[in-house]
Formats: sequence, structure tokens, C-alpha cells
Amino acid sequence: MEKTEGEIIRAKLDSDQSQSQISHLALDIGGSLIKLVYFSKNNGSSDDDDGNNKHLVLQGRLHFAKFETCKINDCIEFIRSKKLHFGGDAIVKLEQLSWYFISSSTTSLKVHSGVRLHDAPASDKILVKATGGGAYKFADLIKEKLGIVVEKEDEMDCLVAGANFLLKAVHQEAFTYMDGQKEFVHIDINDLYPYLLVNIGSGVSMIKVDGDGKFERISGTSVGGGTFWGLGRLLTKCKSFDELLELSREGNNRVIDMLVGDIYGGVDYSKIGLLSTAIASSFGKAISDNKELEDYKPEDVARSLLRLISNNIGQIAYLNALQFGLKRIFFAGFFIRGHAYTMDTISVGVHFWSKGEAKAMFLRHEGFLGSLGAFMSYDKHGLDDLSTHQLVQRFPVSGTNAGEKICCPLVGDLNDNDSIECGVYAA
Ligand SMILES: Nc1ncnc2c1ncn2[C@@H]1O[C@H](COP(=O)(O)OP(=O)(O)OP(=O)(O)O)[C@@H](O)[C@H]1O
Ligand SMILES: CC(C)(CO)[C@@H](O)C(=O)NCCC(=O)O
Repeated sequence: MEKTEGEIIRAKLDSDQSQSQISHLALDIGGSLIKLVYFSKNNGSSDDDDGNNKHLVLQGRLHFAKFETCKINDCIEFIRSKKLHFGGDAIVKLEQLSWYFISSSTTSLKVHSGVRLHDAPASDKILVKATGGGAYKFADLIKEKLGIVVEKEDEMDCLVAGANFLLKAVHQEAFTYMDGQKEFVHIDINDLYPYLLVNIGSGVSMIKVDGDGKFERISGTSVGGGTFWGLGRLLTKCKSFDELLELSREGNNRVIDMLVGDIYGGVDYSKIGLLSTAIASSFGKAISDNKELEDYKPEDVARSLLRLISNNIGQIAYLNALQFGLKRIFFAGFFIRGHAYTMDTISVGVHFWSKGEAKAMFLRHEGFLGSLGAFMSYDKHGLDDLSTHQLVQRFPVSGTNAGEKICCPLVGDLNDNDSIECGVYAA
């Protein structure tokens, strides 16, 4: 029998936990999904080959997991059964946190960080960092069921902190995706800002980022991932988001979308630069076809809907980038789900509207920006002390050098039960 998502996570954790202790759980509780990040220490330290082993004080993994927000009780049960909220045997305080990845593969990333460890001051209260609207909505429930106090962190602060961390510290995090080609982008941390962060969750936030902690939410739209999943569920009867996404792969949007050619008798409207194949009106054919919903194939509906939402977000993002003179746009949030057609649609849209001036980029850990930001807020001051220059210098020089564009096939979803191997070094 096929295992459920919860069972897979549980089995993995059972094996992890036989050799590790958990510390530092952080949550991002959004309108659709709850994202968890936590660090598990392996027992004992071990030697490493990067020349820093004399400073190694801790080794472990950074874990990622997610639950649907409507199943918050499963998430609470998961935290309780794995004792994630107790921080293992001892809660440690992370100081001078300086994560830097020393190697990466398609399935796991190895990260080392410089920290000082102290036992947390004895306290009756167990505090867990959480962000997203659910940190407010579910604080009482979490206190009641787990006996822990939710320490709320601002959602936008966390998104930006998570994005900056991933972009600066994680090797091969950002990539472009166009015409089926994935290309990793080298990030020059001295030339990272300003950029536009477009976080596509249930709704969409567009944030102009000018530095660490320096940002402005310049726009947003309620037509986001929740719209795609909500409308898609009603229109196709799909039982899960992934099923809807999978369905869209096989569909043909031209069956339902009204194309320029449908209006112009098969020819382009070249005077204003519109090909006959361009969508003139999403779902527009449904008005004239005299058909009912049942007459359309669910896969065609799913495809049209995905293009509608992705195009719309791509266009609004581009208009904001134009208004603020931003050339780089990073798209994140769980709506993207590493899905080829979604990324392609967004990229083509941004490329088309900007006449090739602006670039759409995506992040491998797209859905975990907020939870990573909350995780790192355990020690803001330590992070502020970080020399980002140092982070890059300490990257290993591997076969896939930073600075070069690397082409590789699209890897699967790195967000599900992904973990990052970590070593923690004394600063
Ligand atoms: N397994 C899933 N179940 C539900 N939605 C999913 C799933 N996987 C991807 N999604 C998509 O991701 C969206 C949620 O993304 P994300 O977790 O980034 O946002 P959120 O934090 O829940 O929302 P918000 O920030 O607006 O409160 C959903 O609306 C849906 O489009
Ligand atoms: C309300 C939030 C910030 C909650 O995450 C998000 O869903 C969002 O940005 N919605 C779009 C709201 C708007 O700007 O119209």
C-alpha cells in the first residue's frame, strides 16, 4: 500500500531521530500550508574535509516539512510525537550564525555554519518562532495542545530574511527556467540588491528588497495559489493540488481560451504585436461554445487556469519591476512547486512584456522562505554580524563553479521532506 505523506515524513524522522536530537523548530503558518524548518544534531561531531574541523562543534541536518493548514492538528501531532518543540535534550542558542553551503547535490545540500553554543537560560516557557497569519490565528491552539508559546515574527520580515539567506548562502539556489531549460544563476552578493521578490502563496506579495531587513511591500494580488487551487478544485473535482497540477500537464488551453486567431480569423494582429496563437481572453471560448462544464476535459480546464493565474502574476510582477526599475525578479512560494509549465509561463510572460529586459528567476527552496526567516530570527543579532563576503569566500570550489551558468535537467521537487546536511563550527 502506498504510504501517505505523513507516514513518509514519520518514517524518515524515526530513522533520523535514532541518531539525532532536535533543536530550533520554526513555523510558517500560511493560509494554505504550514511549513516547518528544524535542525537536528547528529550525536557527536565528526571530522570534515574543508580544513575547519578543529572548529566543528556540531553536525546535523536542517529539515523541511509541510502540512495543509486545514490539517493543523496533524501538524501539532507530528511536532508532539517527535518532540520537536522541546529542542532535543538541550535547547541551544545559536550565536553568530553563519550558514554556508559546502556542497550540494540534487537531493541534499551540505551546509556548515559558524555558531557559538550556549544552553538557553532555564525557563518554564518553551518559545517557538512562528510567522504567517496562523502564528496569530493558532497561537492559543498551539499553546493549549503543545504547551508552547508562539513567538510571532513578521511575515514580510521572514520572507525577506529567508530569501536573502538562500540567495547569499545556498549554492545553486536560484535558477531561470525557459523552454524546458533550467539554468542556475550565479548570485553576486555584492550586486544582489535591489530585486523584486514575488511570493506566490495563497495570495501574492510583491516586495522590493534593498538589503538585509530593508524592503517595502510594493504590491500584491489576491489572485494567487489559493485561487488556482480553489477554482481548480471546484472546476475539475481534483482531490489534491498535485493532482490538479499533474492534470494540467496533459491539457490544451486552446480548447477554452479565446485566442487572437479565434477573433481575427486565424491571422496575427501584427500591428500591435499579437500572434494569432496569443491568448486574447482566458476562458473566453466558454462563452460562445454553448457547452457546459462537463463538456470540457478537466485537463484542459486545469491548463487554462494555470496559464491564467501564472500569466497574470507574471504581468503584475513585471509592471511593478518596471515602475521601480528592477531588473531581477525572484518568484517564490509553494504555488510554483518546481512545476515546469508554471515557471515557463511566468518566464515567457516576463520576457515578453519586458522585451527581454527583465529576468524571472526561481528558488529551489521556494516554499520555505518564511519558515527559514523565522528559524534565523532565533538570533537576529548574530546574523547581523555576519560578513556576507566571508560566506562566499568559504564556498568550496567544486566542478560546478559559481560564476558560470550551469545547465541541468529539471530536478524533482526538492521541497518535500528535503533536508540539508549541516556542520556547526565555533566562530
Ligand atoms: N499540497 C498542497 N496543498 C495545498 N496547496 C498547495 C500544495 N502544494 C502547493 N500548493 C499551492 O501553494 C499555495 C500555498 O503556498 P504557500 O505555502 O507559499 O502560501 P501560504 O503561506 O499558505 O499562503 P499565504 O502566504 O498567502 O498565507 C496554495 O495556495 C497552492 O496553490
Ligand atoms: C495576506 C497575505 C500577506 C497573507 O500571507 C497574502 O495572502 C497576500 O499577500 N495576499 C494578497 C493580498 C493583496 O495584496 O491583495
